[in-house]
Amino acid sequence: MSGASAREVARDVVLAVARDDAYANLLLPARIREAGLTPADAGFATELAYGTLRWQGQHDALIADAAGRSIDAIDPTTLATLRIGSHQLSRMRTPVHAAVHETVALLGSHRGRAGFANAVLRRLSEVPAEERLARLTADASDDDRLALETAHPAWVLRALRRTLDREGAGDELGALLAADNDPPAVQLVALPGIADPDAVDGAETASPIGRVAPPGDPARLPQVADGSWRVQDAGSQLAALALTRARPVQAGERWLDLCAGPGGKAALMAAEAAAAGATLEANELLPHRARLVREAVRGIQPRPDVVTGDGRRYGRGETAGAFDRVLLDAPCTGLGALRRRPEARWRKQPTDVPELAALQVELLEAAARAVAPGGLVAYVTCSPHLAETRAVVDRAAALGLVPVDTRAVVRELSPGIELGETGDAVQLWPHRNGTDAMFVQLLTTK
Ligand SMILES: C[S@@+](CC[C@H](N)C(=O)[O-])C[C@H]1O[C@@H](n2cnc3c(N)ncnc32)[C@H](O)[C@@H]1O
Repeated sequence: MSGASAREVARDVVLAVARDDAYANLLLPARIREAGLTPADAGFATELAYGTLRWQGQHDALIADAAGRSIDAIDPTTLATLRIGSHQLSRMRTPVHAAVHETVALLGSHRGRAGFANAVLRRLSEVPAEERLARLTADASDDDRLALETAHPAWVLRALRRTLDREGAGDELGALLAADNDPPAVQLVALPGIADPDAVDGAETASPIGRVAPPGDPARLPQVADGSWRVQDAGSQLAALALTRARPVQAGERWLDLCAGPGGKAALMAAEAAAAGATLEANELLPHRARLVREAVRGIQPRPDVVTGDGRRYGRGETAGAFDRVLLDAPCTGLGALRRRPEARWRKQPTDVPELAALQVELLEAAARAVAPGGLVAYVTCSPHLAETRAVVDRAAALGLVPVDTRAVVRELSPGIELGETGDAVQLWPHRNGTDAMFVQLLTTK
């Protein structure tokens, strides 16, 4: 294994995420291809980059302690190099010599930086990370200690705890935080009416039309290559199916996906609509994401209308009361998909929450105006934050919407699924259901 180039790819990705706000899941595959890494090196680079990003908060605390200075005082390239070094030392069991020497070598002949990085990594290698962390958190609150130990920002940890507490499951917090740090198996969906859920050999998931992908690149499966199967979390599948299968479909129904990009649920809804004689309109604010929706639904007949624009315009004029089923898969913090998006937990800020919650309420107002009398709205987020879930749904009554027993609908779809005490709503969890932490509330008109 030419570990040096794999390390360089991982370091460059960690650096680009911090410096340029890059997305690791987009950048890493491109960098691996450019560098021509072997499959083994690509695996090492992936584990190193994603792992470092996921545990970044903990690495930063360790590095600051060993360096005797704030991480803000370390230049970005050296810091990214130290982060991947710390990850190899504390979480990958890489031999110390390789973890220090090969990592420091990435800083080239810049003597000041390389000497500093060498000293910090040597110091890190001399004291086990747990010992250093125990010292660092000796006087910390329980939340701050757990946050550092599990590499979650404390505000995220508190938000997750509040939601679990609300369903009387506060004792599951540790399992949830551990699940967030466990890279998930890829899950697939067989598009209804197009693919056979038994055609792929994989374990069952929480979704009746899902399977766990066999090991390896899912894009190599013929069913994925021909578009009849898609990569999709089982929680997302259940959220879309809850809307499309909550009650029998009348031929000619009109469906709306208000926030459709990049189109995972739109493709599933389009297949469901085609099988039942309904039509789908998929809307997305951002033109480049609307293009992804068009690609996602290509090949599904009849082809859904994909339109670009602000979802808040719906429900006035000719779209007032025009749709029998409306999916509002709202823009959110994504705190329910942390296991999938390594850097996301460090990028989100508590100040994002009220801004998103206000937008979610406005989109729910549009959904309430656009749904036909007696029709269904599904309010969905891939965040379990109460401000983005219960607090938004609490506004539904004032908009003329009442809750539908969504737990009963999901139990019908997924017999035996474990659901918490969440009233009419469904809150899925990675540690419990093997899905992202999706929230789903079906609503109908009063
Ligand atoms: C959670 S994602 C939807 C995921 C999608 N349903 C899927 O399964 O692939 C939310 C989407 O809403 C879009 N969005 C944000 N603000 C919007 C608005 N005002 N109107 C419509 N879409 C919006 C975002 O660009 C993003 O693509």
